[in-house]
Amino acid sequence: MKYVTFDETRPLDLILLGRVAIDFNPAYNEQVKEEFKPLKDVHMFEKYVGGSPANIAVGVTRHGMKAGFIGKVSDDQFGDFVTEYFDKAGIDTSHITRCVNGEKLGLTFTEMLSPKESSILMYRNCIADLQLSVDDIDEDYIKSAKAILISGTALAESPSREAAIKAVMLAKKNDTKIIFDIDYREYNWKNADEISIYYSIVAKESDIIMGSREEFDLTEALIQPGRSDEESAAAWQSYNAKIVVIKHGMKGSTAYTCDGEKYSIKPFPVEARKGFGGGDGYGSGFLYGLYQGWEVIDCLEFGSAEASMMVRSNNCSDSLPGPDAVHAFIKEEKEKFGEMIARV
Ligand SMILES: Nc1ncnc2c1ncn2[C@@H]1O[C@H](COP(=O)(O)OP(=O)(O)O)[C@@H](O)[C@H]1O
Ligand SMILES: O=C(O)C[C@@H](O)[C@H](O)C(=O)COP(=O)(O)O
Repeated sequence: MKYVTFDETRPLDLILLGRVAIDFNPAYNEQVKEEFKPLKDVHMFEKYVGGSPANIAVGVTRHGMKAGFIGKVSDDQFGDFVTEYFDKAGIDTSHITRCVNGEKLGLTFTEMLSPKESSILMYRNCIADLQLSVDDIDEDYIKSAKAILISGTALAESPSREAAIKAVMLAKKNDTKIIFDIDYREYNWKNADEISIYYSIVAKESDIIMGSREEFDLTEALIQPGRSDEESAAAWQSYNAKIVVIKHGMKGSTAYTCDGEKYSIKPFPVEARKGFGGGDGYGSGFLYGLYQGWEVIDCLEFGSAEASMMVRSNNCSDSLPGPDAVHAFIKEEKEKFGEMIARV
């Protein structure tokens, strides 16, 4: 059953709004292998385009979807690096602008301690992506896309906060579907109430909401703390949500649909290199399936497979697979572990 119908006449499949940044991951290649160790002991890093919405833009584009990005980058060579990477990937960069007051692109240093323990350290002072302003939001651009994905981190501060809300308002006006990836990054927020205020403003307008249990708890803190997954889904569906996806890390995830159904999936078992990156693979794969008109359970299986592929790898953006690789991975895993390996 189709819960969200996209306007097929629109040239862009998806616009993503939020941060594009740079990941520095411990080197792991033919020449240098930084084995699992604390970040302070890492000597060599590899540089990749990062930022969760940027990774999802890359992910969906590798699946053949046409994506555009609304964002702000630094006016320097790192700004060039991420924009050129997007251009090469085939992402529309016409609405990425450069900072004029010297703000810098975010840097994310990643720590890989063991297959089960990893973390990220963000350098985000004087940050470029949060300089996005209402003047950067163009109604015609939003109208040209089937959907817009708002990354919750864009709501952390002004002027980006107002820019994101303007984009949501214009999307609503023009029937551009709204996808909210709650995407909580602690470092960016100064006040817990603000998280709940701004997350809930966007969640109320969204057609699809994706987040972890912790992210839903933060969103609901000022409304009704302590909701169960079922209660959260029903509450957001009483506004505009058609699909609410709630993730529980290695325990699996569930999509709640507006007809009262729910569909659950578990991760595919893999030897992980890191924990982060899974969410971006999951989002890319799940959304691709939805645009193909697949059943929700198949979208979840595809997203979960792509997430498992991502946690195996040493980076996020470069490793995002195309659909053939994901199908091949699912086939291999099912041959090894059985048809129902990820399905609950
Ligand atoms: N060690 C792992 N092995 C396999 N899959 C994993 C592993 N860790 C995470 N995943 C997959 O990545 C998805 C997203 O991970 P999660 O931690 O919930 O979100 P995020 O990466 O956004 O913080 C999970 O739902 C799961 O499918
Ligand atoms: O999101 C960031 O700014 C950094 C990412 O590039 C990073 O590597 C990461 O954390 C991926 O996010 P996840 O898939 O939600 O774990």
